[in-house]
Amino acid sequence: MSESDRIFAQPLEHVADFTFNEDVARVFPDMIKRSVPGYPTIVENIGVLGARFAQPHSLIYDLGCSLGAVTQALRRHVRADGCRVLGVDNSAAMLARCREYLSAQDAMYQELLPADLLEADILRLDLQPCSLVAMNFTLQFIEPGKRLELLQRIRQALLPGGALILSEKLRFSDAAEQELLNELHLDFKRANGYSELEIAQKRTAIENVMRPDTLDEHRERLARAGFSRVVPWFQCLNFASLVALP
Ligand SMILES: Nc1ncnc2c1ncn2[C@@H]1O[C@H](C[S@+](CC[C@H]([NH3+])C(=O)[O-])CC(=O)[O-])[C@@H](O)[C@H]1O
Ligand SMILES: O=C(O)C(=O)Cc1ccccc1
Repeated sequence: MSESDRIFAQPLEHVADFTFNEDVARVFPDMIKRSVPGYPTIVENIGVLGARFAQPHSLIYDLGCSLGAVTQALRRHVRADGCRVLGVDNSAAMLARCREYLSAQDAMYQELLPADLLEADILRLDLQPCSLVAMNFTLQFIEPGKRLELLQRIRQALLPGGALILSEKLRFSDAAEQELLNELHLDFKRANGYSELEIAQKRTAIENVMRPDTLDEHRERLARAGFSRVVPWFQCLNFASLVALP
């Protein structure tokens, strides 16, 4: 259905900053599976975890939904009455394809939760009361100075019994730990068929765009945003997912 990722396979004279454009949208399922260790497990289990926190007759957000992988998992797993998933992304190219994937899912399954898509900047979104917010590898692309305020607004919108599920690439303050997990992540990419050139050019493209935090930085920021508890539920190499409770 989707093509394989060859975006950085040829030597580029100038490696531009990474953007979620049409070329990326076309290969995204292949790119993210081969680049993010644990991605399929995380996506499927956001559906399973989400089912516990989703409250009847409430809204569920998938912020930075890309092609809607998390939206799809939530639609299949959440059983609470009257819930609706709203996938939000600011990439028109991603959303156009996301819409096609959701139609295909509608044709395959019955009893799916309804889902809508919104093209918007999540920093300008007027968040409505909701029981679940999923941010699967999206916060790391938000300007660091704007992350706290976004989390505060999410915390304010969350209903009692709800949750934020936050997945991120992690950075490590211990130099040896950072070095080892980074090398192991590069081994993961090599094992998935990426060349040294592809790895190097992708790194140049994302280093100004994607800025990971440490687990302690996440914990502190989530606490400042008003979350009462943060529970890491998954880590594979330097990629982790947390549940934050209001
Ligand atoms: N300010 C913003 N407003 C809205 N969307 C944004 C913004 N900044 C970035 N995005 C969007 O966030 C997504 C990040 S990818 C998420 C994967 C998905 N969650 C998945 O589970 O497959 C992560 C990755 O590629 O590593 C892209 O689609 C951006 O357009
Ligand atoms: O951390 C990396 O090196 C990545 O490649 C992560 C990633 C995956 C998909 C799109 C952008 C970044």
